[in-house]
Amino acid sequence: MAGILTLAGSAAALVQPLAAGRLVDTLGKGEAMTGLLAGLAVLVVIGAGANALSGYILGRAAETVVFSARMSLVSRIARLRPAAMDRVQPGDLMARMTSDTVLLREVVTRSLVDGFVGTLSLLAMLAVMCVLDPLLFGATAAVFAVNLAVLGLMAPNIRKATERAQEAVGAVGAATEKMLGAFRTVKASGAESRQIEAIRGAAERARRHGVTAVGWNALISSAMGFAVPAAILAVLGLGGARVAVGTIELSTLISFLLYLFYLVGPFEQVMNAVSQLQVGTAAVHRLQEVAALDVDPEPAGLPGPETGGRPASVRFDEVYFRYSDEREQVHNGVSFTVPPGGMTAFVGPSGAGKSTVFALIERFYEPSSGRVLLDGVDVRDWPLDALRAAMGYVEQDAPVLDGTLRENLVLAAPHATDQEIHDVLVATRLDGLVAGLPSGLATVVGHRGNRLSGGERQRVAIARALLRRPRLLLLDEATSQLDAVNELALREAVAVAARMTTVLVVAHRLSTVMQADQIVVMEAGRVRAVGTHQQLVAGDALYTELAATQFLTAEPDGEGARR
Ligand SMILES: Nc1ncnc2c1ncn2[C@@H]1O[C@H](COP(=O)(O)OP(=O)(O)OP(=O)(O)O)[C@@H](O)[C@H]1O
Repeated sequence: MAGILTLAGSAAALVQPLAAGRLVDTLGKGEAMTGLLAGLAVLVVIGAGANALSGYILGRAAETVVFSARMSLVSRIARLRPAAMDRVQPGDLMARMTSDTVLLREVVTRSLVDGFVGTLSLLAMLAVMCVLDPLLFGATAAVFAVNLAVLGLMAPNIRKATERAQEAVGAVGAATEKMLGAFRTVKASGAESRQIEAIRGAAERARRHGVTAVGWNALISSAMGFAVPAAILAVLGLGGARVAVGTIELSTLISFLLYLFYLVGPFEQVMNAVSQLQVGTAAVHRLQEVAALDVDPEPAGLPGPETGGRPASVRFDEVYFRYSDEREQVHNGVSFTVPPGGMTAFVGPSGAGKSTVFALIERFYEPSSGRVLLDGVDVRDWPLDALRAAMGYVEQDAPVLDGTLRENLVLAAPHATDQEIHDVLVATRLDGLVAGLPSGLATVVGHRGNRLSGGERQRVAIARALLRRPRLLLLDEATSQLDAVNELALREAVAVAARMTTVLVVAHRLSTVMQADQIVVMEAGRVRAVGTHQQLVAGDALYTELAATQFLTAEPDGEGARR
């Protein structure tokens, strides 16, 4: 449609000089010119209208293409498995979402119509030229074929340079994200200028490759600029000889040459289309790379089954696991059983594989051998939505998303009622905090919840997990120390949770461990002992040492201290 309108606009523009000429003739003869004037005015309006409308239709189509590309990309990203996400940088993905998709707009608005209109005009003119004189047409076609071959050889360089430029744009995004992700640490480390330099390096690469792409474009344009003059020379030489021997009329040669001049416009249009198409191909390739990250993404957006219900049991049966082939084995035959209800604490030196236990229960990763069972059923045999709906998960750094407190709380339970929200706020001792805030639950918590204290963030994360009414609560305790008030509030929240559901906690605090019904001691990817605090203090040397030296605890005076 847009192509047809562009053609109509061009046709109206072509006819306008003719009509204007007629008008001048009429003026000379002193005849009435109202009709012609009206005709010319209509032509001008049609031309302008057709061009505006085709521009609008194209722009709208381009925005739709960009929108679809962004939506398919974001749904792909959201469904990536954590293992695939480990291999990419979020900033680079964001650049692909925003910058690469924009390149598609240019392809739609310029490349497609230029290609369509240009090719159509070119073919029409070439057909007329072929009828006019096949031999001269042959000579013209030969010159154009050589030029197109050159174009074919050079054009991929535009794609390569654009792809490199976009890669560098991705690196700019990744470096910026890195700086913003630890903004206060960067400031406190006085590392601003080093971060700026890191971003400058990537930005410079983007500039350099961008310039290379522009350079190739210019080179191709100038190379193609030779096509028509070269064809004219060939036609003049060959046609002149044929006129001299009387094979063709001079008028045929002149008509042929005129057509050649008219070819310049469509030829340039086709060239532009080819160049733009290269840019678009580079963008499409980068978008496809995201799909290639994970050939088997997780299902997403499935409404999870009802949460709530009886506490779940968990069993690890000779689990072996490593994050990737390059990394060391993390689990070396882990086996343990957690009965429904109550609280089980996982303790052990840093890197023993405690948090990995949770990642395997959530099925973020799958063991290389052995089985992880929830309620006696292998997690691989659970529908993923049902599996995750059964669990609440609090990560070690208790992520809080920008937005309001309420949005954060209902993230995992969008249909929670006000009463349910109130109940978890009381359980996590957040009710006092919310009551003291001028906007209450509508308070905006800032980027990564940085307007909350560390302890508040952790309790918000626990409240969020509890609101899901999980049958199994996975709590990866923060290693940071808390003041006595926060410590007590957390301990109470966990105790409340343990009455309703099965709680698994990676424990870093003695106070948490003491609360547990069962403690699993891990070391170097194995379970070395299981028991209660009393049993382990009496029977396990590592646990005794951990209890004496490693656990964080809160002293009654509120000063966190190492024991
Ligand atoms: N996403 C990942 N990709 C690759 N290796 C990882 C990943 N996550 C953890 N690891 C590695 O796996 C090992 C076990 O990590 P895990 O987080 O399970 O230990 P942990 O016992 O919970 O330690 P901590 O008490 O310090 O939190 C570590 O050596 C860690 O470097």
